[in-house]
Amino acid sequence: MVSACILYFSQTGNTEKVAYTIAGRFQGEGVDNVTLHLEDAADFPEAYEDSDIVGVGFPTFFGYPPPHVMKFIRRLKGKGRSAFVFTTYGGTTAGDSLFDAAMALSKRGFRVLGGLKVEAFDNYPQSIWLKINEGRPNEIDLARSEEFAARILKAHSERQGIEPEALASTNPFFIKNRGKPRKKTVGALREKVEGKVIFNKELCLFCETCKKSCPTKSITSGEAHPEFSWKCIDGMRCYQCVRVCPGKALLYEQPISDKEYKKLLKGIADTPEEKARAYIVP
Ligand SMILES: Cc1cc2nc3c(=O)[nH]c(=O)nc-3n(C[C@H](O)[C@H](O)[C@H](O)COP(=O)(O)O)c2cc1C
Repeated sequence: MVSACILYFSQTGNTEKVAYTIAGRFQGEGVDNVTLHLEDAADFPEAYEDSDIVGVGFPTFFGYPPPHVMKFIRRLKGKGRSAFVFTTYGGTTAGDSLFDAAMALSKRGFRVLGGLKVEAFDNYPQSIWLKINEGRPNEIDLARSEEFAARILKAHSERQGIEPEALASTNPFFIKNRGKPRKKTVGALREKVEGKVIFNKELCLFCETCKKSCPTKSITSGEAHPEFSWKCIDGMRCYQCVRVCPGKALLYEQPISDKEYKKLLKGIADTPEEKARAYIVP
C-alpha cells in the first residue's frame, strides 16, 4: 500500500482546506495517509520520515515560502522518495514559492511529482479589510486540488517527476530576482507594505491567545502581559497575533493608503496566464 504524509502550515485555514482536500482524494484512492500541521510535525517524525510520498503546503509570503517552512524542508531526508508542493496565495502573486520549495526538496533527494497553487482570500491585514479575494478557495479551486491529487498519485505510480524549474514563475519581478538572496528580494516587497503593530496594554485580557498562535514562539509571558520579541518569522511579520487578539489590544498600523496599496498589488500581480497555471504535473 502506498503511504503519504501531507505537512502544511496554515494560519487562517486556506492552506489547511487544500491539504485536507488532497488528503480526501488520497484516502479515496486507497492511500494510507496522514495530514499534519507543521507545528505538530516534530511530535510525529515517523509520519514523514517513512512515507512513500511527502507533500508540503504553505501560504505564499511576499512571493516565497515562509522562511520557517524552508528551514523545515532543508532538514528532510528524501532518500529517493516522492514529494509534491502546494501553496495558497491571495490572488496577487504566488511568485517563486513553489519553485523554491520544490528546488529545496529536490536538493534533499526527493523526486518532485508536481506543484499546485490555489487562489485564496488574502489574509494580509490591509487586504482583509479590503476583502481581497474573499470567498476563495471556492468549489472550483478545491475540485482542481482534487484533480491535482489524482495526478500526483498517477505520477508516483508511473515513477515520473518534474524539474523544479517547471514551477518557476513567469512574473517579470521573480524572473529578474531569481538569482538574488531571498532576504533581499522579500525585503524589497516588505519595506513597502509592512506596517507596525501597536500593543495597547490597557486592552490586553492576558488570555495568551497571541502567544499560542505565534508560529515561531516569539511571544513569551511577562509578569502581567505578553512580551513580544518581534523576532517573528526571521523578522518577517505574519500578523497572526493581530488577527487572533480577542480584545483588540494589538493593532495593525497601515503604512500606505488603501489606494496606494491596491496600486502596488496591481503592479506586482501575476498575469491571468500565470494564474491559470494552477498545477504542474508530468
Ligand atoms: C506576511 C504575508 C505575506 C503575504 N504575501 C503574499 C503574496 O506575496 N502574494 C499573495 O498573493 N498573497 C500573499 N499573502 C496572502 C496569503 O498568502 C494568503 O492569504 C494565504 O492563502 C493564507 O493562507 P492560510 O489561510 O493557510 O494561512 C500574504 C500574507 C501574509 C500574512
